[in-house]
Amino acid sequence: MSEEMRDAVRGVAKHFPTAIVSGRCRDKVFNFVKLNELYYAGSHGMDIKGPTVQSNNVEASAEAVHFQAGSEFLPVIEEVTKQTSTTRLSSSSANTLLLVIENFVVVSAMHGTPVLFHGTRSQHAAKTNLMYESRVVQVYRTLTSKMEPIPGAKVEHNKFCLSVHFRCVQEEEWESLNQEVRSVLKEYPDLKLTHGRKVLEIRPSIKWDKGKALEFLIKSLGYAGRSDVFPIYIGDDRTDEDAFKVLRNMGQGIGILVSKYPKETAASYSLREPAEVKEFLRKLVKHSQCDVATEII
Ligand SMILES: O=P(O)(O)OC[C@H]1O[C@H](O[C@H]2O[C@H](CO)[C@@H](O)[C@H](O)[C@H]2O)[C@H](O)[C@@H](O)[C@@H]1O
Repeated sequence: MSEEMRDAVRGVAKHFPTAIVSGRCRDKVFNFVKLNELYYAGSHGMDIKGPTVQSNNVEASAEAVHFQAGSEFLPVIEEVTKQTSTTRLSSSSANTLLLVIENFVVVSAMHGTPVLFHGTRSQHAAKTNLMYESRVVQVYRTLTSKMEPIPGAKVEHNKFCLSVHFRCVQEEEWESLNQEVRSVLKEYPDLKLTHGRKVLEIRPSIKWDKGKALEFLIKSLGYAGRSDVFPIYIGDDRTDEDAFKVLRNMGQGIGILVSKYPKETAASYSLREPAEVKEFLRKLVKHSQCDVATEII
């Protein structure tokens, strides 16, 4: 990230709670952005952490938010439950999965749909998290060796997710690369394949994405349904569409697509490139006394 963009983001975070939501893992995003005053949602929103320092004028109590949704799945949970005598924190239904937990949020997933509760830290949920992470490492190793003979293919490990990049692969090879990835994933029915820009994304088959992460942040910070809160989500990736849809469905705030070309999108506005995003963020700060952000778009 350029120093200028970092300055612009820092400026926004002084006035508004600000989050970076990414397909990359949280640590990677933090090392890239290097701002302690932000929320970070890595691995497509499966790993969320609040600011480690508080920005001026930001009313939200941030330090309690640390959430990981990628932990999951009934068989794993049951295995762990057998190994430990710990009582489940959530409902006793056999279809209820205890996901992760750090600090204050307890998450369970009924039939794969995460539900949020307030609670305390759970040791055995943390264990399932580790088990899940090691499974992703296993797939990472398999895919890395399968992709080795394909010039230009690259597998990226993003903690709870994997990215298989084919931007530098000859177009004639794309189909066989795709087939190879699918054949590996057949062995892992609890992982799913989605598409980004010249990248295949491998993620847990739970109903969690950038949109759910955005919704989680808005709700857990107490901003949902408030007429004095106007969330703005800016993104350039296909996976950002989930977040644009959430804002549309909530009827609160706007999505802004970053693209040089017209595209089908659930965003309400667009900016052409990162330089325009930087300018927009600067104007947002300058006009932070305005009632409605669209005045400056
Ligand atoms: O969720 P985002 O923060 O928008 O990240 C999406 C993906 O970003 C990275 O891939 C992107 O950059 C690659 C070059 O560095 C490019 O080849 C690819 O087309 C872009 O999507 C990252 O490497 C992926 O893991 C992210 O999912």
